[in-house]
Amino acid sequence: MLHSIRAIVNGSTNFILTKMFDENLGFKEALLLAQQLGFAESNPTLDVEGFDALNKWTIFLCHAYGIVTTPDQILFTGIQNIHKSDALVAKARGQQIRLVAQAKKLVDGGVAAFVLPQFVLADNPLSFVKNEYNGVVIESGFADQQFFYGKGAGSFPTASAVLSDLSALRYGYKYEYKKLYHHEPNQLNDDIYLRVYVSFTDVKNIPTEDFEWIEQWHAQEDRKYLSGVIALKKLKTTIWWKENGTSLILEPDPIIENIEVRKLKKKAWNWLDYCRINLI
Ligand SMILES: NC(=O)C1=CN([C@@H]2O[C@H](COP(=O)(O)OP(=O)(O)OC[C@H]3O[C@@H](n4cnc5c(N)ncnc54)[C@H](OP(=O)(O)O)[C@@H]3O)[C@@H](O)[C@H]2O)C=CC1
Ligand SMILES: N[C@@H](CC=O)C(=O)O
Repeated sequence: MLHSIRAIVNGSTNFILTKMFDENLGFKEALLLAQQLGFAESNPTLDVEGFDALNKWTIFLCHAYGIVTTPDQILFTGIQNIHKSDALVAKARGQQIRLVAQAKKLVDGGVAAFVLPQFVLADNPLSFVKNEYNGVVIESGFADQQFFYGKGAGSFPTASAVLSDLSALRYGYKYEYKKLYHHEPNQLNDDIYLRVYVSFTDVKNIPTEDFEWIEQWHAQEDRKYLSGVIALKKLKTTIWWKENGTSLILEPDPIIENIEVRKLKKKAWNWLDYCRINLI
């Protein structure tokens, strides 16, 4: 019944992205502010590089789909490589950049899950989530879309969560993971392809052969970028997309389940384009 969950689960990274894009602060300045306000962990790389969101996502996966997994099984990165030029691209497209944790039930079975920066459209509820706030969008069979929103970091919300845990203990409340006992347990499924945007300074750092296809190239500016389709498994087994200042951001509707159908469509479009250019 639960088709998908998409969420912003780290307040510090969301705060930094908001300050960078809405107030033009530099990354370091925004991080310092997040630390001063008590949002960031003592070791802020846990927030910035996506570890905190990843750890939270493994707990979500257990609640949402009854999947017991470990963080090393899930594709992730943080916002450490997001560049000012990426923000400009987002602005030009009328979109925002968010660190989004997501899980989606696939047609062929299993659940795809990952934590990556993503371009979000203006009508996506996650684009309204600013500063240290968190948000979760759930899509399910009959209830359609539901959106949960609230503060994700800061002394008062954290203290309130701790107090509510203590009172839950006092009253003998217990967490239940009912979906763990489902007769056909869900499994993680990495057999999908992702639409990604990659920005970089030198094309020699980008193994273009790793892509199924590339849809767009922008090579004029100092910082170049491309949009293309790549296997999730390829991203899991390589690190070029996290190195040399390369920034990878998911496109708004990133998951492609059936690559063969898409490839055929792509070929058909290329052929039509060829006819248009050469015959008309
Ligand atoms: N800040 C936030 O917005 C949120 C924080 N959290 C979580 O809440 C927890 C606390 O966060 P936060 O207050 O920001 O963290 P801080 O790093 O500011 O504070 C941690 C506190 O724990 C104490 N401490 C650390 N280790 C021990 C130990 N072994 N025994 C006794 N005391 C210890 C530290 O003492 P000392 O200073 O002496 O080292 C310090 O006072 C963390 O796990 C964090 O992930 C969760 C949600 C939001
Ligand atoms: N550092 C975390 C706070 C607690 O989980 C965050 O920024 O969201």
